[in-house]
Amino acid sequence: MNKQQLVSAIRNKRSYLCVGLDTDIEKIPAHLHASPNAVLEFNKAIIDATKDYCVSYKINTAFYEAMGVKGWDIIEQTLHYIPETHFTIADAKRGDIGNTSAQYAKTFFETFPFDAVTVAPYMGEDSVRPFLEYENKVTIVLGLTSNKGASDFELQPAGGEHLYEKVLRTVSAWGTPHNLMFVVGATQASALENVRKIVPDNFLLVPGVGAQGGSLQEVSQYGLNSEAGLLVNASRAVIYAGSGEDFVVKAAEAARQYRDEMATYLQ
Ligand SMILES: O=c1ccn([C@@H]2O[C@H](COP(=O)(O)O)[C@@H](O)[C@H]2O)c(=O)[nH]1
Repeated sequence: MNKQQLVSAIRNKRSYLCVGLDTDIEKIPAHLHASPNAVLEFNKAIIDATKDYCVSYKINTAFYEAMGVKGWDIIEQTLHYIPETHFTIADAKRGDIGNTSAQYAKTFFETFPFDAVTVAPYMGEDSVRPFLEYENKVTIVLGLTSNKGASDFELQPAGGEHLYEKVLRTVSAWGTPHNLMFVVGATQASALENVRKIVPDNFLLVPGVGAQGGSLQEVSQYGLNSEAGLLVNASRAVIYAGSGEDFVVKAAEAARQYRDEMATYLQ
């Protein structure tokens, strides 16, 4: 799915929810542990329960890489299980010297055919370019992250502006709103008005509502643009909304609540 199809999906579903599949074997309901592939079963059940309310799924690769070879297999099978109507994101936060980045891009755009991958901009243009060279794929660059450590570098002054502002301004010139999105944390909603001045047309992937306490209302107020322009991610607040046999019902309920609130902001 490309960005234009994502925009249509958001319009049709009245939702800009991305469900984060941060699946941790320690946190999935006990009854699933009888299955030989509990993590995959859990992911499939969550996808079935939430697909009507969201437009995107984000697989945070860390949770699967930690499982070794089996984790990569689960990434592949989960990715293939996600309906083609949904925008798929590998949250892998890659970026390295050019020839290495080219291999990362091949990993997440070809070997595992995600629609988008998250990339760290710290190593500069040649580390990001190999991702942008893929047609109809989207590179999502970290801008202003949701964590406390954002103040260590991203919010530090850099030539008359904050470092994150420099990143947004500089990186946005390397691509287009069609192939480039930015991560801005929901916990940074007060900066969103400013972010929108620098990148009015790029989609923003916004993690940090739910478990991290960010406000969907504030994010929507300052972040929405004429195409919606937002993908708001919720991982734990949706996938672990329930912890027993009713986890599917609870996850669906949590996703539906986000969708219902988003629909009011899209009026
Ligand atoms: O700034 C960032 C960048 C990425 N993330 C990721 O998003 C999800 C958030 O999970 P919740 O359970 O909804 O808090 C997770 O995969 C993070 O690694 C982020 O939180 N902030």
